Amino acid sequence: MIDIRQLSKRYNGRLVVDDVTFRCEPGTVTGFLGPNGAGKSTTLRMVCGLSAPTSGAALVDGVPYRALPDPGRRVGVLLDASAHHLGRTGREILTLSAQVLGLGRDRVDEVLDLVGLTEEATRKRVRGYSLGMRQRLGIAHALLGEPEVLVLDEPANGLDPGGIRWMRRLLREHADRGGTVLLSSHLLAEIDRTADYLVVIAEGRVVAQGSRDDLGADDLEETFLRLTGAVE
Ligand SMILES: Nc1ncnc2c1ncn2[C@@H]1O[C@H](COP(=O)(O)OP(=O)(O)OP(=O)(O)O)[C@@H](O)[C@H]1O
Repeated sequence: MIDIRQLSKRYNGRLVVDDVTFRCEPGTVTGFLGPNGAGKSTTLRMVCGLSAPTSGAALVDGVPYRALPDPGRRVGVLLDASAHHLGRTGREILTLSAQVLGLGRDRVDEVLDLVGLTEEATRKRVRGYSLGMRQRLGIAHALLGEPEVLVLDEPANGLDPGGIRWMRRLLREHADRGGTVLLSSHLLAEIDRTADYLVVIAEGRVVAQGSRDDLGADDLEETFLRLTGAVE
């Protein structure tokens, strides 16, 4: 469970996340939607302990990420698929992380299989990966410790339609097993098909949240543009 309470972040005097409150329940996929620069990544970084809130709190299972006893096994994080060391192979990256988490090599093979990276691909340096391959590696990395909570920033970025469908199923199955999923996107169609619960943010503030039905989102694009002020 993720509990975000009156969360704010100020950079250089400017509020980029402004009094954001929402919860992500186990068994659900929460879609965090907003236009470029709305504050999605900043919020997710605070959930994962990478950035300190100016005020308010982002709690995972009741405590801030940094206070979790075994965070790598509790929360799977994908924030920037291009952040991995470019000179290492996909397999090396996962093996190192598996060691840190105290997991066996078998788990590395399992997640590689799960995300559909071929043996040949896993032996290539990440520098030579396509964006879609980097994204799959990032998802493998997030899944490594079999975490209950997944926090994913734009996970569909760079995936082809087959990849997007695969990821949607993966997240759905994770939630159906009782997991908690929070994913951000500006790909409306993707969120529309994946999420049970939607949180819409614009200029740092939550402008709407609820189920698709609650938001009256028959035409999510229209609703999104209206809520985020992109059209009158
Ligand atoms: N480290 C930082 N220092 C100063 N300003 C920042 C910093 N990180 C983010 N910002 C600003 O905060 C605002 C929100 O950025 P953020 O990356 O959270 O938005 P986003 O909703 O994830 O956007 P996108 O969809 O484009 O990724 C932007 O105006 C951005 O320029």
